[in-house]
Amino acid sequence: MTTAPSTTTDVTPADRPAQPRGAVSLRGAALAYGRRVLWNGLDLEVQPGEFLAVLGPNGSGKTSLMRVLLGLQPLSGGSVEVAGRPPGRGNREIGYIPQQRSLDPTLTLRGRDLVGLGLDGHAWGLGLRGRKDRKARVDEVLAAVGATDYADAPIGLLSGGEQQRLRVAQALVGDPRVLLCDEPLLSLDLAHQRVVSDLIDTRRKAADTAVLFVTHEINPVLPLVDRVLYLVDGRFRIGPPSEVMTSETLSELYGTTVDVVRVRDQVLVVGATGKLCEDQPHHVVQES
Ligand SMILES: Nc1ncnc2c1ncn2[C@@H]1O[C@H](COP(=O)(O)OP(=O)(O)OP(=O)(O)O)[C@@H](O)[C@H]1O
Repeated sequence: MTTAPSTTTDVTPADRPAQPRGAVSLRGAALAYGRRVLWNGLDLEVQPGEFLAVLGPNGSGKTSLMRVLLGLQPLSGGSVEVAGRPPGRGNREIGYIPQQRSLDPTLTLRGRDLVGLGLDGHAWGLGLRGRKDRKARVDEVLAAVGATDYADAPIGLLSGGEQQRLRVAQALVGDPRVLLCDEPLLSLDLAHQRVVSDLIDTRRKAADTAVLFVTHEINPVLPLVDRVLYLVDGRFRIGPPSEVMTSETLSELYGTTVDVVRVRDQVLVVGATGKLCEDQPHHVVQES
């Protein structure tokens, strides 16, 4: 059977039906600091319920991408939308989970207060009804992350894993359509890494929340990852782990020989360079 050659029709941009946009949409996005271009020509649609791992060595621009999506950093070119709107403080569709960092042990703020901060800006009203609804929502999300028992304790006295559950709760309490996670498993032991990644995965499946997850270690979340965005020195690749986490693709991205070895269900990345993403931890988003 022969196939008729495809024909192009003259359609002006105004006539073209609007393309459905993902939970996160970057079109021709570029970010440069002065003359240093971190990335350029980035087209990315993250779909509702999709889990995208963002990988790359130190300085490749992963945290800067989070800052763009949080509305803390403008693009140098192209466009960005999160849940169909420009990113920014007014965009309530975004939940953000930062790295685990030890909190000051003298901090007297309670876990439930920390979680409640995630509702700031939401329209709960000031009356009794608003306060009741607000408390009910905080209780609901504290229960969902298994933090009810220590919700009234000062957070400075909680373990790192308990504090991180509360940060997850804070990110989820506003019912976000997009969850931005910047190394949320760093400095957690294996058991707590599992707890936190399971909480994120449960949320994504229950509410179709898109997850963008910055990490230098893909293995703890590998079973959850739909696609990888791998950034290296201004180059990037986007695709499923089976396509991106290969010796060929990573050697091309790093510009040197990199071997990717699969052992059981783990991906091991080995290279002559000491600059591999997997070698080094990263730093955190600074709120401006
Ligand atoms: N506001 C800024 N002005 C100028 N340069 C910046 C600014 N913010 C970040 N940079 C630089 O941009 C580069 C990318 O930084 P970014 O923090 O996004 O990288 P990263 O991939 O998250 O790195 P890491 O893994 O170390 O956290 C770095 O070289 C950093 O010094």
